[in-house]
Amino acid sequence: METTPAPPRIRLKDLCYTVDDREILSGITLDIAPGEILCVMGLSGAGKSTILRCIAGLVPATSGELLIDGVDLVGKQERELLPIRAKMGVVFQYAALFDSMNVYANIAFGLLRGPRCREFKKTPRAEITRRVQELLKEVGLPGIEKRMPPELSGGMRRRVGLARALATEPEIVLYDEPTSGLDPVTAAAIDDLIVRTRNTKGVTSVVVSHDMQSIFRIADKIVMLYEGKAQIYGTPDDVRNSDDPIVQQFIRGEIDGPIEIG
Ligand SMILES: Nc1ncnc2c1ncn2[C@@H]1O[C@H](COP(=O)(O)OP(=O)(O)OP(=O)(O)O)[C@@H](O)[C@H]1O
Repeated sequence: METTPAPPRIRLKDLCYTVDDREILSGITLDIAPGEILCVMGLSGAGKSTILRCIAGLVPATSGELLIDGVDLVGKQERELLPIRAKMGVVFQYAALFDSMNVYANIAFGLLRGPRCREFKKTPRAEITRRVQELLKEVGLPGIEKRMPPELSGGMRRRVGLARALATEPEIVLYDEPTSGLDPVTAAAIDDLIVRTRNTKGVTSVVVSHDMQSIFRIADKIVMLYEGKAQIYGTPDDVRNSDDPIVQQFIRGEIDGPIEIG
């Protein structure tokens, strides 16, 4: 008996984003299944952060379709985007923690000021504390509630950023360069957490990354953006075995080849 594949959690169909007649994203089509990890790679300026911001509903795509669980974000008003944003957690580049707030307050912020704040406003303080403790345990940093972000290493900050993004139990987590600037061992620990959130909670992830090792370690699918277009979209093996010289030059990090660096 044939099984019907699950409908995609995220679907981009011919998605375009134009600013002043300049196509920043052009005709992007891809599907992200529930629980899948999609890595977005490409040269600097290729449109990686823009695609992530479109999916987060922070940048309005100009045309095409961008469906989250079947709901099209394109052309939606800010107010209509709120329930869709509530399904998502975002881990920003360099974690973007508030330096003047301790770790507890940074994570609780995700609950009390995030897209589902109305729900959590009624939650007793003891329950919030318990939740923050649990989240810190999940990311391997139990008991650091009172520490201030400037006291933490880069890897710890990223893990606190992930705990904050996971606080509202999002179905989708978007990561903007989660391992940039980290040593290879700490980067591998962050990768492990991304995969673990998929395995234990079924989270669907979109990861923008420059870290080739990390991409091939965690990706179920990869899209390489080149001048705003999807140069290749497929499994890690599809990318490795591609005979496209642009793809090969990029993944090997070679200077010579068809890629023109702007
Ligand atoms: N609102 C905007 N107005 C004008 N240009 C924009 C806007 N948003 C993005 N761009 C341009 O679109 C291009 C893609 O930007 P984006 O930040 O998505 O690239 P990126 O692949 O994430 O790069 P990096 O790896 O350097 O972070 C860049 O040239 C950027 O200047």
